[in-house]
Amino acid sequence: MPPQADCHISIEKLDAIAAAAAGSDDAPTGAGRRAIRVTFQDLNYVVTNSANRKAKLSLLTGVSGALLPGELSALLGPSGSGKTTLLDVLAGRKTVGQVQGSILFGGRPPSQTFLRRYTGYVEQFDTLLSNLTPCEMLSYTAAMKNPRSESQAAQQARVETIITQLMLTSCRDVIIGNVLERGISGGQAKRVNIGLALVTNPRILFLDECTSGLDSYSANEVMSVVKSLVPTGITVCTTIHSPTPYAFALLDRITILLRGRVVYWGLNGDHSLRYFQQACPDAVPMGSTHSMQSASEWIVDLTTKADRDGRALEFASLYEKSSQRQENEALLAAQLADSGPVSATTLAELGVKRATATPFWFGILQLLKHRGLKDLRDPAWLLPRIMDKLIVALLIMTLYWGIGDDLSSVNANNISAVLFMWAILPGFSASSYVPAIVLERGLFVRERSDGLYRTITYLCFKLAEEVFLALLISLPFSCLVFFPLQMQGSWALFWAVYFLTTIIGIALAYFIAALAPNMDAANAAVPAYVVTLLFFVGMLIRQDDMPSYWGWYLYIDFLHFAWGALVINQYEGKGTTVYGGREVLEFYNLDGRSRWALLGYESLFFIAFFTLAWLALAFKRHQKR
Ligand SMILES: Nc1ncnc2c1ncn2[C@@H]1O[C@H](COP(=O)(O)OP(=O)(O)OP(=O)(O)O)[C@@H](O)[C@H]1O
Repeated sequence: MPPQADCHISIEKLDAIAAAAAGSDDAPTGAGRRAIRVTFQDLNYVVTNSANRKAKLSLLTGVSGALLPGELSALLGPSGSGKTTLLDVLAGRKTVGQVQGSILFGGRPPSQTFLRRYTGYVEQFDTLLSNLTPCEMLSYTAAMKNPRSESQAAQQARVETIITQLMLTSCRDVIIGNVLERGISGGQAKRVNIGLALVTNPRILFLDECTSGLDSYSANEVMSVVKSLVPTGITVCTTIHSPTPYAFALLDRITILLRGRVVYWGLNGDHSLRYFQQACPDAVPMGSTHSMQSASEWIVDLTTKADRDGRALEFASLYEKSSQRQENEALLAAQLADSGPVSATTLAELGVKRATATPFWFGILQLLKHRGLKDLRDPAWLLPRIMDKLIVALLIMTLYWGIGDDLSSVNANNISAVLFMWAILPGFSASSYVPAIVLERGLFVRERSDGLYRTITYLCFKLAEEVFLALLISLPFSCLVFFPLQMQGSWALFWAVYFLTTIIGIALAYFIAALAPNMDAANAAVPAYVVTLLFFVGMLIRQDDMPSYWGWYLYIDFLHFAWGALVINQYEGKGTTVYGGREVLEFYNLDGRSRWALLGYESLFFIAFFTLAWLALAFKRHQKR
């Protein structure tokens, strides 16, 4: 049984609400909250044609309309008609191309900061954290998006209200899951996404294909929930590809697009049906293909067929000349001429200066609390970071047991080899940190666009949790190797080299992951780069034996400084019967150098890779839209 149409509001009642809204840009709505009105006129959007980079392509042409308070607005049209494009343009989410025309929120042009802070955007594809529950995901987003002045109790109360409002009570504490680990259903995931957009009480909610991929029952549930938001003072606009008859009946005002042009904008229901029946008298009558055909199906079929038959321009021109268009022009002109009073709250929101509500340090603390602690308890996160290092530490311990105090020339090769392995292995294990960035790319882009945090906050959080774990595991693992092998010199330096090389590897992996187009490319690039570093460590070929044209590479090889510091630590000040530690250091061109200075030099690589990772995350756009 489909969900009860308990949120149906009659067209007449909505007309009354819209009429009341027309006098003010801050129209009061059912729940006493003020909804905002969005008007757009003569929108054109042009991009470089991806099939022919020399040509321009117009994706929207002369699009006008409005999203009115108290109404559920929808953008309809066949695939490729420009629905998502128009939604993105209205929400200010286009990163490429040129937009022309006027878009006004509450009668004023909105800033990017306002759009990030006070509008909600629900993407077509879910961007959720699989190891959190819906309640945890909502609480985390609420903590990140709402001002610090708001109490935790108030935030939690809002989360609970959203859970009830979005009918998520039954899955409140179920893990979200992913393709490998079963969690909540697709319809529930879609509603969690809507909830994320709602936690900050947005003034406008944009939804892209919020029913795609759902069975009709779940699609109807989602649409009921969306409809129920309208009376709470949120201006709602959704794109919808093929609405079920029930979902179609919930829409108040629809815009139908064909090839980026409007072929209808107006009230839904009888009004839209009458328009198409009058505009297209030669169309196959409704119900003639099958007796159960609904009005929505008939309109969708009619416009899709027109698109397929190459009649998009003809339909757009019919609308241009129609009385419907004239009425719409008058409606828009009246609204633009009399934008009415704007409340102080709306004015303050429109003038907002920061896209994020929380400061840098508070954002990091919240990320660590809501996501970091969860990761540290998640075996799927922990094991790939620990097991490879543990296995290698045990192997080194058992294979090289007790060789560290034999400083004879016969043993020099073994010692420099084990130090070589100890220095390079943390660099090699850097690949295991690639998924942390690549798999989360969609989530990161969405959360940054939503104003949850800035790039630097996200990067510092990701590094902080990795560095914390690296610190925890490097201490026992370095003991497992240093003492059983009876290595010489300082344990602190032995550990510090391992720890530092691990975190340089993490920053390197983050940089490459942020640049690489996908996981395969990043996974191939990290070891390929690290292999080039091995040749210049100074052990496989001595520094003195390197051709001069390759000598420079050694200075940008952090593993060279790691290994050099370890060799000096082992041999400095030691004498042997055959030759002294000094001769070993001379052999490797390390005599007279300070192990701590080499360590300090190596630490500069962390700063360099951190900066590169930050720049790549901030400026490399993988998702052009
Ligand atoms: N740079 C580009 N070069 C060529 N075509 C482009 C470019 N950018 C977008 N398009 C095309 O513009 C059209 C509009 O895309 P949009 O995503 O808005 O359609 P849509 O109506 O939302 O479709 P769907 O229902 O399938 O999501 C599509 O045909 C898309 O392929």
